[in-house]
Amino acid sequence: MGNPATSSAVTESAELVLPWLPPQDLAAAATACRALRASASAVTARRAADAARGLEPLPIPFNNGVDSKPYAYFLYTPFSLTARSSSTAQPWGCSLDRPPGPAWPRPTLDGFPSAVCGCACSADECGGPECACVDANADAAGLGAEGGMGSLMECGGGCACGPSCGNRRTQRGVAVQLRVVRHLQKGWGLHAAEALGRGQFVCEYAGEFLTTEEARKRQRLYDELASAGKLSPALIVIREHLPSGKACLRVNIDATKVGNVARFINHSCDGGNLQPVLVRNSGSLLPRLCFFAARDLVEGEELAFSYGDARLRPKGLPCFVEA
Ligand SMILES: C[S@@+](CC[C@H](N)C(=O)[O-])C[C@H]1O[C@@H](n2cnc3c(N)ncnc32)[C@H](O)[C@@H]1O
Repeated sequence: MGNPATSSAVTESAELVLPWLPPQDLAAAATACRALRASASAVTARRAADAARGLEPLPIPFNNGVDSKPYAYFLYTPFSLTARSSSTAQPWGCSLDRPPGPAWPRPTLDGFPSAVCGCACSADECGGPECACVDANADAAGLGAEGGMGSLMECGGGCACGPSCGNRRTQRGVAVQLRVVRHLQKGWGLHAAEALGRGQFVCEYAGEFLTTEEARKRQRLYDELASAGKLSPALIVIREHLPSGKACLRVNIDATKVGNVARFINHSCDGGNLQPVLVRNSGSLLPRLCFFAARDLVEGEELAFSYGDARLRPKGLPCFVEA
């Protein structure tokens, strides 16, 4: 394509279209002409620079010193959605400036207006003795019992306080520096890109909320694809137990196709360095799974937790613990 005017028209259109394409189609488009090849490689570079595609407060880059994969492809959501409300396409790698972080307020998923339920504190009063949204059972770090799943209560959509409230520390997106690093045997993994203090909030496990029937159906398919090495499934099942030990609530979150950076957290056989915590917003029925630093972490450390009986790693696959 010799004509500079034609070439610039192709580049302009490419800027609009290419960010919508999945990797295979992007690669195919790149073979069409030189202008498209240049635009496609710019899209690839921008994708590799931010797994969160501008939807978190800080970019989360991919880092691959192992093979030629520049990034992992999935649709990004900073918070969980019902499967019905999640989209099937999303642009990624546009040349426009990043939009601001997650939208406020976050959607309520329970189907009921939560305006009747919540505290009446102003933002700087929340968390005090008068606040109805304080979890009296959380320990000093707010993480609950060591070793198991912690629990925490935060202000919700019906509370009078706003986004800056101190009792919403898991609701402002991923505010610590992270990167997604390629490993030889485990695929991608999530790493701290700065030192983190014990108890610091890292990220929520966001994805599609599924019914148990849909989760079982997808799990069967994922197990098959994973056994053939064609997929890294990220469907997690959380069971909230009564003190009697009987399961009382099952929450299925699938981050395989629509999710956030937590989908890159690998399994650790020794418990890992992340503390999983079930966070419930005032007035909200469904808990959210959030991860906090279980101890002080150094820059570069891989973040991991024990999948336990969560069916994230299909049976029969080996567990690697390389750094
Ligand atoms: C939630 S994903 C984690 C991110 C994944 N490594 C990737 O590349 O997208 C879970 C999958 O990662 C792999 N995985 C996680 N922890 C592992 C480990 N310790 N050893 C081997 N594979 C692991 C398994 O394929 C598992 O199904």
